[in-house]
Amino acid sequence: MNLIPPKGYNLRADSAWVIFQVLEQGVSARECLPKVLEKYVEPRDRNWLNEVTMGVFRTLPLLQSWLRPMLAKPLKGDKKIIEHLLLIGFYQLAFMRVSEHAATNETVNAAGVLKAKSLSGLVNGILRQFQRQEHPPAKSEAMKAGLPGWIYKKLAEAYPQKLSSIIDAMNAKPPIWLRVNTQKTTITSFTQVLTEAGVSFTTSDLHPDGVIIGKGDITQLPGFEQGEFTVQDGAAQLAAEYLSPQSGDHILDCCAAPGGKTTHLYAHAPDSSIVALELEPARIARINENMSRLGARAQVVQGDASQPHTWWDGKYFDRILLDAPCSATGIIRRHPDIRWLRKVTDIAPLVSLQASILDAIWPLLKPGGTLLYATCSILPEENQEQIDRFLARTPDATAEGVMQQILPGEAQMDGFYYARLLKS
Ligand SMILES: C[S@@+](CC[C@H](N)C(=O)[O-])C[C@H]1O[C@@H](n2cnc3c(N)ncnc32)[C@H](O)[C@@H]1O
Repeated sequence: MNLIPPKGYNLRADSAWVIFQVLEQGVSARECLPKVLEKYVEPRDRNWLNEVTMGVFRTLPLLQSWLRPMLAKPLKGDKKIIEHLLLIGFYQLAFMRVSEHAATNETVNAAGVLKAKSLSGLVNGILRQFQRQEHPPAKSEAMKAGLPGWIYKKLAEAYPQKLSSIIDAMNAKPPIWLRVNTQKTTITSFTQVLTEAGVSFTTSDLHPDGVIIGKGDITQLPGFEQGEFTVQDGAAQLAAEYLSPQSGDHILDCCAAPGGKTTHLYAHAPDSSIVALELEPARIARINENMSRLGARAQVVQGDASQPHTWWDGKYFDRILLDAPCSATGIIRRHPDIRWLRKVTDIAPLVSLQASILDAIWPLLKPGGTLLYATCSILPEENQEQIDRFLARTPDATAEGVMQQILPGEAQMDGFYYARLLKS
């Protein structure tokens, strides 16, 4: 995997490189975008780079439908990046307030930065032709939604009545949710500090530790360095409310990285003992970083949740959080590239992985204990259908209180699913 970004400072070349990484190499924008963002100091440049790149992911099928008839034949191999550059050109011309002159000339220059000077003439010709001609509307509902056909179809089947509001929310800019770290401050004093700093915010009755702020750089907010808050969507904040850890509990957080929920569980019950399990060694460092910034403690263990015999010490748990690996279809509004990274063939293996983790960790729960199953998915097969099957094959499991599918945009939250299960 070549994760070396283009040399120099050309926003369009950098954006094309990110789009190439996502679409051709299967690398997430979360992994490769920071590598180009870090080149730029000006917030304006960073925002622009982010906006144009995410905009292309949100409108990709429409942009591609415009480009396809204009190319005599598709570009192949490394040259494919020039197709992505052209999509960036189209996106600026069709959806952004960039002058036609700048959009065209700067995009043509970017071809040189991408070591494809020989294709500058092609880029120039296509962008000028694009400016002259009509841009046909989307040919299908999936294209209009900016989604691959398979995601659109699954959502249309699962939520026929709510489809358009789900799609609107998936394509809207998400709010910035913060979670106040009650280890270090209180919601009252944190919101007071925000008011004094002139930062506008709202709070929510559903989220005792949550604050939504308007736009802004969170690293500049008072209390950031001191770990008085963390960024966490409102839907994810419900995990600690629903699991409700108590003093003295022995708790397993069995898919823990980067530790967003581990640190929240700790803040709720600092006198508990938490085991934070994570499969990927590379992601373990993220749990430790988050815990040290927020002042949380847990025993961090590297291991596979579906193979407890390889890591479990035999001490039963009072509460288990299973924040399962999933399609992440609920958080597409925050990570628009997910819609292109995920493939329809990923879903069945994910569903069976979730089932095998559920079956493997259920025996680790004490009788009377609670397991909270969570995903950031909105596909019923990973959520309600998964839990229905688990309840049917597990005689000592009952659903208790929470069975909730949150859809993107509901109460300003990401799409999420929760089921609370009690062991008799
Ligand atoms: C949805 S994320 C967890 C997010 C985390 N709970 C938080 O709130 O910050 C799922 C995590 O599960 C990990 N994972 C995937 N399969 C696993 C397995 N078999 N055992 C343990 N962890 C696993 C992934 O590497 C990923 O870090």
